[in-house]
Amino acid sequence: MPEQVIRQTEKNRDNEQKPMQGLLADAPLRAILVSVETVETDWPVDESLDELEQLASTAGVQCVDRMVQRMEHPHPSTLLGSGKVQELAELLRFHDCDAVIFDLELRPNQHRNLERELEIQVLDRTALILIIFGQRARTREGRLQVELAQVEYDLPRLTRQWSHLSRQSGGGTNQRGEGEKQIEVDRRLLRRQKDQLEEELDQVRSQRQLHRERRKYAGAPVVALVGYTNAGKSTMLNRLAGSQTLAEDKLFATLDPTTRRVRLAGGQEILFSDTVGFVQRLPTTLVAAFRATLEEVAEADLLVHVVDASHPHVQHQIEAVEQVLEEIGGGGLPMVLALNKADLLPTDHQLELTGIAATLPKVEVSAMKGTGVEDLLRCISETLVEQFTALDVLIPYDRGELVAQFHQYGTIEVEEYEEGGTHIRGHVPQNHSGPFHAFERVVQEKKVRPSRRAKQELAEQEASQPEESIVS
Ligand SMILES: Nc1nc2c(ncn2[C@@H]2O[C@H](COP(=O)(O)OP(=O)(O)OP(=O)(O)O)[C@@H](O)[C@H]2O)c(=O)[nH]1
Ligand SMILES: [Mg+2]
Repeated sequence: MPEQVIRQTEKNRDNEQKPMQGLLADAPLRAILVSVETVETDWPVDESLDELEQLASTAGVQCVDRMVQRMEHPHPSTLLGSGKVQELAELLRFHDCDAVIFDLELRPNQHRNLERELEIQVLDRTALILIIFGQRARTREGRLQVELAQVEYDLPRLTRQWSHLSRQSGGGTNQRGEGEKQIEVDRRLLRRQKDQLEEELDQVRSQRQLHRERRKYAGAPVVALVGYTNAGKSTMLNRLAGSQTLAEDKLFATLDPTTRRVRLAGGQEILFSDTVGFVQRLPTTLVAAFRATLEEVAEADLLVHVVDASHPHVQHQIEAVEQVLEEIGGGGLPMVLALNKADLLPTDHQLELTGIAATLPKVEVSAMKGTGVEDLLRCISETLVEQFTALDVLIPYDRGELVAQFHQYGTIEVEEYEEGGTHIRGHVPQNHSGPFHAFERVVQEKKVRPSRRAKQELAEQEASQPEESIVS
């Protein structure tokens, strides 16, 4: 079995350093991009190909040509019509390419047939994104997730056409029979690998779940930065936290969630977490693979949807993000729109947004220049407070740690020192409100207010007064 199909699954491997292995591990050098335009195409083909070219260049692939076939329905077994497949084969030879990249998700049989006919590495959008993810994932969980997605992608597609039977050899009947046997062996190995990867992932995830639980009950509110890839999420996190998270003009610069603690002007602490960027038609395999990571997003207290307001298809990108959020169960979370890259917009520019985006609180901002960041933080704080529990408490002076907690996690509208302790009126996240309920002002007031029985006695007394006066 050739090296590229073997993936390492030993438990003690060093995930931080080793390069990914597998069918998708080696990005090709030169490729032609291909798309099909049908009646159902909802995204202009050229623009989608532009994005694909950007994805390819992120993966280190040079795109030397493009080909588009317009047809009513894609061909079920080869996607393109047979004449077009021949044309493509010639073009690939002419440009001396080592791959062709389709701007669609190819079905496994289409994938196999195309590889057989073209005798070259065939990739689709999913494969390309998997390659990029493989190059970029850094944490153990991130790498395991990508490897598992790669194995799942490879399994139904196993073919030895381009890797095994070289173009020159011609591939006789005997050789083909050998190839078939080899595919069976590879498939068994991949299945075993898949089981091992799933087992390892389970372990890593249960550990992370513990961390998350602990953070949830002990920590500050979590604000997740979400958005289309390259919108500026990492730059925003750097700006907000003064930290140095990797920000690059590349798609999918961030694959592993990074969290930073930020203290607002009022003393309140917030955890900001940066996440993997979304992309239109984020392959379902990947949404599944990154579900665990994305679930963190779904558990955030607030989402800041970072938008590249200067992008010509900003509305389209917003909707693609909303769709993924919906899929991972984060659709109903409170959200603020950060209209980023405002520095690139003409001064009189008015962004016309429609749908859900039009109804959300929004702030124009430039993560790069720093303008609007204060407004964004204010907007975040105000929107968070709407989710908090309102409290009016009198904290005894010997419970100073609770006053400190209120400052750390909550927002304060009134703070004054009274005889019985510190009087605070404000809001704290629900998970922090527990210890304060015992000191709620209303409870205190109830104590000095007459009890129901006392009131009743008073009323009876008053009722008897006039009678007495009559008697007297
Ligand atoms: N002009 C301008 N460029 C910005 C701004 N914010 C970010 N950028 C640039 O946009 C590019 C992408 O920024 P990142 O912060 O890496 O974007 P991201 O959303 O984290 O991207 P992924 O991690 O790939 O999903 C970088 O070249 C940034 O310098 C901004 O406010 N104005
Ligand atoms: Mg990033």
